[in-house]
Amino acid sequence: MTPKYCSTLLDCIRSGLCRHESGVGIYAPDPGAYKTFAEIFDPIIESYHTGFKHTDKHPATCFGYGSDFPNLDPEQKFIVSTRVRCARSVEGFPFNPCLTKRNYKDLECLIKKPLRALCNEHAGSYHTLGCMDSDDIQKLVDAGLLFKGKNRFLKSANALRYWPTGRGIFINKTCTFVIWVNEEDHIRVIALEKGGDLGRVYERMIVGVESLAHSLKFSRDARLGNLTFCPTNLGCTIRASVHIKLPLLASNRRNFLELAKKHHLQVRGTLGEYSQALGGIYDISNKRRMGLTEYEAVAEMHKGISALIEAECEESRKTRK
Ligand SMILES: Nc1ncnc2c1ncn2[C@@H]1O[C@H](COP(=O)(O)OP(=O)(O)OP(=O)(O)O)[C@@H](O)[C@H]1O
Repeated sequence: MTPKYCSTLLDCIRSGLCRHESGVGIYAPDPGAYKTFAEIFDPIIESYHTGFKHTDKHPATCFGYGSDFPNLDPEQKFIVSTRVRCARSVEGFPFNPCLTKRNYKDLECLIKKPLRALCNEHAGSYHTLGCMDSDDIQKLVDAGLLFKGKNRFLKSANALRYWPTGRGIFINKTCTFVIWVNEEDHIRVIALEKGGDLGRVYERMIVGVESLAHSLKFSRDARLGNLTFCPTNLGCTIRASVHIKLPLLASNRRNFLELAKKHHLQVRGTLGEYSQALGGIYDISNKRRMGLTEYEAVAEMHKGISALIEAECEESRKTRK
């Protein structure tokens, strides 16, 4: 059992036991679980984050500058939209399966405070899920701005208890900056917009998360970096993704996935993991988040997406010959 919250191995593996189709199937019910159950977590972490060994240490936070990343698709031929998100847990609170109804409310209250200080392009409003109209919720979900809420993997991990208590969303005025409260993680900071300007989107996310860090203390481990509910999100917690159309490359699925793998990219369907690529639009993002800084994770994605676009152009040149 973990020392502070008395979580058991069953609390960690419940989702994988119920859902055999899970990608990973294990979650940390509280921050102590990664140490108490290191024997089961460490090999999964090493495999998912490609080679982050139990002797390795995650580097210090380094966001760098978004301006280092030029627009991936200036002619707007391939990329529909770009999104960068990171996750944070508030120190002193366990993760979903151990959170009480009171904890959810207290967390929401704590997180809401610094949101009022967000200004300029980040300024916006917070909406408690429980007070929102179901049509408004659906519109935000359909626009890819809000979590779906009925995720079967999170349900079987005991992560949806007391729903919608303490859950909510902050949205800026232009719908290009969003914060999710108490979904999978305590906090998800998300920046997104149409087109391929990764640098601008990343910069917006950095300003958002740094602003929250002025007033909230986040859970961090000396070896694992930022602590999250799911081990795939540990470390820098960054997922930088594009919604992209690569019709020629994707027509040979095996080659497409191999090339993505070579660049440490993850390919998802349009509506996220386990979904279909609607209209040939894929969600492609960096896969690794441990052993590399925030800046390095985004750089890896930038380089990989550039390579996929180049491969698509090469296929196009071949068909024209
Ligand atoms: N590049 C993108 N442009 C527009 N929307 C995106 C982009 N990437 C993801 N989304 C949308 O964001 C929402 C959440 O996606 P998804 O759940 O797959 O990823 P996530 O929020 O990063 O979390 P996790 O990795 O834990 O699943 C979905 O509606 C998805 O369509």
